[in-house]
Amino acid sequence: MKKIAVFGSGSWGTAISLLLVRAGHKVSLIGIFSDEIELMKRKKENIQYLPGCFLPDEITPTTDLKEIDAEAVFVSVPSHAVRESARLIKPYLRPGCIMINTAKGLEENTGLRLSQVLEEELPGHPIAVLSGPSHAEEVGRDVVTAVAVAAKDIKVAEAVQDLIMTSKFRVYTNLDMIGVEMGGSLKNIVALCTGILDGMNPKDNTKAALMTRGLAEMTRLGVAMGGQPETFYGLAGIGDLIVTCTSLHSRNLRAGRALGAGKPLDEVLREVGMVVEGVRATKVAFELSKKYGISMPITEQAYKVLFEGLSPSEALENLMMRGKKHETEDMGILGR
Ligand SMILES: NC(=O)c1ccc[n+]([C@@H]2O[C@H](COP(=O)([O-])OP(=O)(O)OC[C@H]3O[C@@H](n4cnc5c(N)ncnc54)[C@H](O)[C@@H]3O)[C@@H](O)[C@H]2O)c1
Ligand SMILES: O=P(O)(O)OC[C@H](O)CO
Repeated sequence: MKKIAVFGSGSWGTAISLLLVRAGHKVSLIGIFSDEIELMKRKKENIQYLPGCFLPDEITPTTDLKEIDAEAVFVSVPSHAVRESARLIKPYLRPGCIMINTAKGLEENTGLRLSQVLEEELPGHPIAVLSGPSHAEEVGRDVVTAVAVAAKDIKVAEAVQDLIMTSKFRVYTNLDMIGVEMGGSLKNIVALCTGILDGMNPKDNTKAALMTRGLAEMTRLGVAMGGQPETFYGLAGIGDLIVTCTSLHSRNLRAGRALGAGKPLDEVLREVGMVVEGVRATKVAFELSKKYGISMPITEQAYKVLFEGLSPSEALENLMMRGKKHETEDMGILGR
């Protein structure tokens, strides 16, 4: 039994803690909001973010930052809070402990992947990223799930695999951190757009086209940034794209549906009440597409809908009226 810390006490941090206990460990689940933590301690459940999952004694919800002193630390805060979280926990970290980012997003303004943010803030710590089709609501109930863990050093990825893999939670190692992180971040944009389509007037053909062409532009940008095309056809790419574009648990899909039904963005985000990473990801990916000179028509139209007041039906028309294309042109897998 190892002592592991999970920083971030929302739905994913809570599900990761449950997983770690099933894998035989003792967990400090650390949050910064005392009301959230007190409620969790009292109810033995995270009623706010992951209702229906009993928290066993091996999980200690706490606001005490000293509890970050552990063999490994999972970071499960929203992407916009990763840098400030790293700064907050840095003084309490055990020297050389593995840091595992589980948030799916990119840093606004810098366009950095979150592992790069952790590397900048926490030099000397091995960094890994965990991503793939894994809704907290299902992981919390021990539903069979498979994910990828990537690190620059295979030994680090294998150490995380050893730490968290169970008979219900299968972990594949990967050395392509860029591909795994870009897959996990960019699929949220496509899920948001799939939801928008649903909200307009659901049509199956249109959604299949959006998901497929969404994967094509995710791959194009990811490969331009140094990722491997194969990763986008794996769990952290198409796997996560499928679950996020189809699951009723998806916050991005739900937000998209409300946007498609005509609700304003701020009202939608308030209603969902949990982090909707696709909104920020759209902004960052749109900027990255310009920086790398990559065509990302779906992301561009999503940007215009979210931030410039374009209507979803105009956005769809814009996509359909683009110039004629060859299906595999500009695909990363051919561009190697
Ligand atoms: N929920 C899932 O199914 C799931 C699965 C895989 C990955 N993720 C990723 O995990 C990350 C967290 O998502 P979530 O679903 O747990 O979000 P959530 O909305 O359920 O919970 C967010 C948590 O972060 C806390 N928080 C907010 N700002 C903070 C800050 N500045 N410092 C510390 N804590 C802060 C909140 O209090 C809350 O406890 C996201 O990047 C998401 O994409 C989520
Ligand atoms: O609920 P979402 O849309 O934030 O997606 C959660 C996970 O990333 C699914 O793998």
